[in-house]
Amino acid sequence: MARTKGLSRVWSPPPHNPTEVAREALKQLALQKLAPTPDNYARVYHDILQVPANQELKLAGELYRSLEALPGQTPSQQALLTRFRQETDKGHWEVLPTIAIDYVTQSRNATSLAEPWGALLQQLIKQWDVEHWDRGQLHRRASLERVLLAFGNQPAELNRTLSNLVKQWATQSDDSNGDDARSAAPPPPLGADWQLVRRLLQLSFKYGIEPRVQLHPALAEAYQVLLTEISELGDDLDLNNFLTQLRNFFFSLELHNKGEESLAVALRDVLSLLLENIAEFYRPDSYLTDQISALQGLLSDEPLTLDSVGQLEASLKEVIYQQGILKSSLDKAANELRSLLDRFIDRLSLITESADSFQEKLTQHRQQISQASEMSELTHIVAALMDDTTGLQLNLAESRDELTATRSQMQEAELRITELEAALAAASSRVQEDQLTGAFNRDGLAERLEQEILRAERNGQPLCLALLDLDDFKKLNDNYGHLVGDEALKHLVDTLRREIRPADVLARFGGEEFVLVLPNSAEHETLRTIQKLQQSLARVPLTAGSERLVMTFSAGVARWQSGMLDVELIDRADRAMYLAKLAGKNRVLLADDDSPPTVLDEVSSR
Ligand SMILES: Nc1nc2c(ncn2[C@@H]2O[C@H](COP(=O)(O)OP(=O)(O)OP(=O)(O)O)[C@@H](O)[C@H]2O)c(=O)[nH]1
Repeated sequence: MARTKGLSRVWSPPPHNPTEVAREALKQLALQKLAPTPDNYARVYHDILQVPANQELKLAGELYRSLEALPGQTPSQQALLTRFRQETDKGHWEVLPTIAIDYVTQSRNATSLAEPWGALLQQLIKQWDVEHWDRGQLHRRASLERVLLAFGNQPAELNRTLSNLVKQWATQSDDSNGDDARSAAPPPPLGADWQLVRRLLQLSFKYGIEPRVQLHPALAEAYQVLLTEISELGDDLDLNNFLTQLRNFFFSLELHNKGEESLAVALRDVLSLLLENIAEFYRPDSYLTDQISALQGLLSDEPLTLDSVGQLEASLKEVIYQQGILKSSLDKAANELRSLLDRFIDRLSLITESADSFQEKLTQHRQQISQASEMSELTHIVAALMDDTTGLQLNLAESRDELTATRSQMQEAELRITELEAALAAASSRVQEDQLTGAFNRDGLAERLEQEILRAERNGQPLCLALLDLDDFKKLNDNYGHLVGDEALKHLVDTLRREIRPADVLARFGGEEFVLVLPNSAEHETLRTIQKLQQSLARVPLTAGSERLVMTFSAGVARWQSGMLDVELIDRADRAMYLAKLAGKNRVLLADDDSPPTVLDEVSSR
């Protein structure tokens, strides 16, 4: 864990509270004088947790592999696997244990029954009517009720236990009852696919439950017990015990979460209030306004989870941290400038004073010269005149040097301020960046698109928007894995960025969908640009191991018209893109200006 550059840290246990970790991470960034980029932040964050930064990705990959290897025998199991995958894609780890448990339960229920139900029920009725059986019907009823109560909603287990019970009735065992029936035959061992299911359970526990119990010692202890039990589960009996304990555990967890949810809602209200007030009292400042609108965007995302509150806190801290750096640097620069100017003014008045007194002295010397009768008198006057002149020259030279120094210091201070402002602008845009690809996120897009629409409204220049969607991306994910899928998204953004103009705005709209805003670009020019982008993407395949994967995308282009809302513009491009997909993919379609975008000009990129 020695990745803290240049600092030897005394080992101390890592903090558990995510807020503490975030706070410590920001402190370390400042101490190590590292720019607060997402990468640096993630690295320091994981250093503090003493977990390698890429471990989460590695485990996620393992989870996928386990998932793919699982047999999806019944339609309902397959449906569960699909849901499992979707939730994993969305990062909803907290629901994974429940899905994994449902899968396990269904898997057990799907295993073959000890006896066909028909035959078993026939046996049961037959034994029920046997009269010479010494314990009588009351006893049989009690045994049957116990079995039904215990296994009523677990068909496979019910079948096996009933079958044992009926066998015991048949052999007229003295003290046969439900419990004996269970122990009469050894429970079947868990099947071969159990190793996979166990791994799946462990991983979903790690992601789904562990982060939610860290702040609750009692729950964390119960969680550890359950985690240990997973690796010790050997047969159906263990599994049933485990599932009962797990249900109780989920119940307690749910209670805690209810409390946390209301806390989170209260916290959100307080934060909203705080942000509104900061926005009202602070002087207009584009950095701060950007940050505040980004934070307000995060706040309005429903539902608010503890994770998102943590994220909010971290973003707010970055704002405060950056604001602090800028403020103290600006204060320092302003003080330096102030004292430079003070010295300059002092010097100026000194020059003026010495020039004034020099003039007076010159007049005096002129009078003395006109009245002098002897050479020796004149010699004195000339000596005095020279002294005065030298004094003035010295003063002037000093002033010139000082002025030159002042000017270069002022230039340095100006440069520093410009650099700081640029760093701040970069930090501001990071809040509006998609973490994976570095393109703008939806917040960033909303702000830029609004600006471009206002600009187009003002100057009457054309404005076009294109919606791009990678083709067959699911297949790529399925064939090469999610991590290669992520690389493909980054590759697309890098390729597009190389081609577009600095004024064009590229944003990730969601999943594998991207929006390109092209100011001062008419429809046909935009279509040509998009086709050029398609050709560039085809020319530079993505390298995945030894394979080179050619990617394509479909796109819809819409032109903004006066009075059109941003959502309408996106919607038109989206519908044109959808039709481009229907028309065979890898092409770009233009939404018609005057009618709904069902009538389209097609410009095939092939
Ligand atoms: N690797 C990766 N996959 C993602 C990400 N976001 C969404 N996906 C996946 O993108 C895929 C999108 O699939 P679909 O909507 O069916 O689209 P498609 O396969 O490209 O099909 P067409 O659009 O019709 O060509 C899903 O499998 C998602 O899991 C991401 O950030 N990374």
